[in-house]
Amino acid sequence: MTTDPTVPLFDTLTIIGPGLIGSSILRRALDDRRIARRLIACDISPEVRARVAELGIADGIEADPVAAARDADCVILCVPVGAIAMVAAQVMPVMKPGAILSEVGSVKKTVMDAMEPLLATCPDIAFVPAHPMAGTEFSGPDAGFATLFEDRWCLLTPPENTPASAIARITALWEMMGARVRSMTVEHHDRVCAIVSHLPHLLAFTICGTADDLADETRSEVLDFAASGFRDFTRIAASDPVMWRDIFLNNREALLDMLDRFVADAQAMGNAIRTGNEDVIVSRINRGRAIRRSLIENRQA
Ligand SMILES: NC(=O)c1ccc[n+]([C@@H]2O[C@H](COP(=O)([O-])OP(=O)(O)OC[C@H]3O[C@@H](n4cnc5c(N)ncnc54)[C@H](O)[C@@H]3O)[C@@H](O)[C@H]2O)c1
Ligand SMILES: O=C(O)C(=O)C[C@]1(C(=O)O)C=C[C@@H](O)C=C1
Repeated sequence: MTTDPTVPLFDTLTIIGPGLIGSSILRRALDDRRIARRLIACDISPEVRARVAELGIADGIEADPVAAARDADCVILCVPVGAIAMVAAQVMPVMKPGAILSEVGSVKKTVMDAMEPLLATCPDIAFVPAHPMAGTEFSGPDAGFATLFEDRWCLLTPPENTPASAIARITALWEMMGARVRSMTVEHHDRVCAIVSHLPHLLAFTICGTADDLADETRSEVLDFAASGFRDFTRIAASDPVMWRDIFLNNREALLDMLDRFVADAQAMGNAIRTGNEDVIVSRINRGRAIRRSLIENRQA
């Protein structure tokens, strides 16, 4: 995409849901005014709106999504997955022809299915779903930070008929956020995220629950002696319940498939331990070590 460096990518950028992800986008865009001349934040929660005002991370704050979206060149929905299509239905009819609607949800297929009838009625709005593969266990506007997306992937899942210019602008936006961008189908996205993000969270929530169920025997040990292995699980398990409820229920099929695979693999490891099969045990551990090494090397590259 050819851009005039003196003209911002968007005149008005609206973030609906300035929580962890939305406020991180706002913070980065505040630091780099080549992204947007005017930044609008909109949230359903009066406490979040008040906090965004105190933090000073938007030029304007709206309670009403319609007022927030009307003049925007780009609206990014940063609300939980279960609310994306509902908020899209509120804003799309008032958006300017040629404007771009994006969202950052962690699941894409059910959102796309719900969006299809809306898109058919608003052919002048380009829809470019995006998913930054970055986050923390914290939520809300205080949790965001401008460097969250640096050197992280952002996955785009644009519908087939999306204008190339809109995809190029959302790609440019995420590159200005510091991310690397890749496009893929919604189905592929949901399977990839099921294994690298959603299943690990399911395991973390579950292992903490399992340990807690054994409270009489282990509670003091969990609290007093948990070293970094268990603590790493508890960090992930501290994540937001509404966000993860929506992810699990919206990526049901791919997540259950990955869970079945995991259970089979865990049982194979269990059998190797039961039968004392050292080769299987060592080769599975080595595979894990190799994956960890390659992730670290890639991050350094
Ligand atoms: N947290 C992560 O690690 C992460 C990473 C990548 C993508 N995501 C996705 O990003 C989205 C936001 O996640 P987050 O962690 O920033 O959540 P968050 O809870 O920090 O922020 C969400 C905000 O949306 C607001 N909101 C909810 N419903 C709304 C509505 N109907 N209208 C207006 N505002 C509404 C909430 O009040 C809240 O301020 C989710 O779809 C999530 O799946 C999260
Ligand atoms: O780092 C974390 O705590 C996260 O949960 C971030 C994480 C992930 O699983 O990697 C969570 C959900 C997203 O959709 C993308 C990123």
